[in-house]
Amino acid sequence: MPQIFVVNSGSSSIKYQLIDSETEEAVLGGLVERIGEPGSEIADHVAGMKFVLEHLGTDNHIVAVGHRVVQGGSLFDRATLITEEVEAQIEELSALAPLHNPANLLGIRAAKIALPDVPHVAIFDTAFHQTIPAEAYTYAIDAEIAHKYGIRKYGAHGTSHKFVSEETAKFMGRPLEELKIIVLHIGNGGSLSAIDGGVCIETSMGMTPLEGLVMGTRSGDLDPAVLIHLHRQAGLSFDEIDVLLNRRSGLLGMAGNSDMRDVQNASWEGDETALAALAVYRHRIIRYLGAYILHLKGVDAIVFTAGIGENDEELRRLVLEGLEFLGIELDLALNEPRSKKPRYISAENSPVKVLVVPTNEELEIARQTATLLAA
Ligand SMILES: Nc1ncnc2c1ncn2[C@@H]1O[C@H](COP(=O)(O)OP(=O)(O)O)[C@@H](O)[C@H]1O
Ligand SMILES: CC(=O)OP(=O)(O)O
Ligand SMILES: [Mg+2]
Repeated sequence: MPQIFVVNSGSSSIKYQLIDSETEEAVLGGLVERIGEPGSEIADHVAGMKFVLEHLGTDNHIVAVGHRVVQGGSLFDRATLITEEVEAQIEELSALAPLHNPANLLGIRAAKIALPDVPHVAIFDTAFHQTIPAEAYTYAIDAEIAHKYGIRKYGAHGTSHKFVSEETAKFMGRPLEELKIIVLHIGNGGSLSAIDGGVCIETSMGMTPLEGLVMGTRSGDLDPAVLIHLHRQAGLSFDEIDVLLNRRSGLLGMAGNSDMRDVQNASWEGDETALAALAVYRHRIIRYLGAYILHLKGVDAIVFTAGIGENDEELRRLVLEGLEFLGIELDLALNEPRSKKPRYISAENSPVKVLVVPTNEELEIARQTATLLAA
């Protein structure tokens, strides 16, 4: 019963699972939160990882550790054994995922100290998006500057988009190669992907995980001139603009709360800012969904996943209402109940299937880690 230890180290949290690689069951899992925050007992990631390992105990059969790394740039298109060189490359890529890579790296370093005798593998959020064609990943700026500074779309959440699209094909009982799928990964961070025959051709996150959808604390798309304006007219420094757009925008900026449940509760009580924020949030999703149906030249399955996608039936309904002319017809009764299993929420005769397919990034990381080591 070899086990893979999966670590998803975020800026202020470490999520972890111990997965039996034969049964694919999570034997153990948990979350350490509020790392480094005032009053927290967990001072840093080394302390956080120590706490995690105490929870793990010694009664385990860990043969490898799989680490989520958000940004792999153009360097990594697959699961990769973490050597010293790879660690340095992940560090260099931090500028392209400032909220995520530094935290991922802290997790890697702490886990390597605690578990020095097993291989550590990096699973990159960006890897699945490396198939996106140049016309989709290119920003229309000076080509030399773009090349010199690695400025292009890399996307994120790819591990989830890959897992969910494969689960969708399995659930539909059809070969992935035949399907045009749009995955809406909507959690605290959010992104859409257009997947043609298992190959990703478009995704909404950009050079960093700031582009695209409105998120918990991130603005998503805006006119780049807004940054210039904020600098020149409002006198904000670029560090301040970074904090504003990555950490104080999105639902938090518009409605004072980054958590979808709280924003929804406020909206049900008639809070105007919450209602307005939700309208912007939905509008942005629809903009991408429409575009991706055209990029794919049709769609077989529209799939909702992650915290909000899996649990927020109202959002799903409002995003898809009025799309019968495209062959997209939700079954409101199927859309209501919650479940941890993949399921259809479209009407039986809807030409386009709509599904909720729970994501499991940890399982996908464990699978890719095991596959790499078996090769
Ligand atoms: N029942 C629900 N209705 C609406 N939103 C929900 C529900 N349950 C969870 N969420 C939302 O899911 C989001 C977190 O999603 P998750 O995928 O766990 O994020 P992350 O992995 O990025 O931390 C939060 O905004 C939370 O409010
Ligand atoms: C890339 C990203 O946004 O990840 P998360 O949703 O976990 O913040
Ligand atoms: Mg997530």
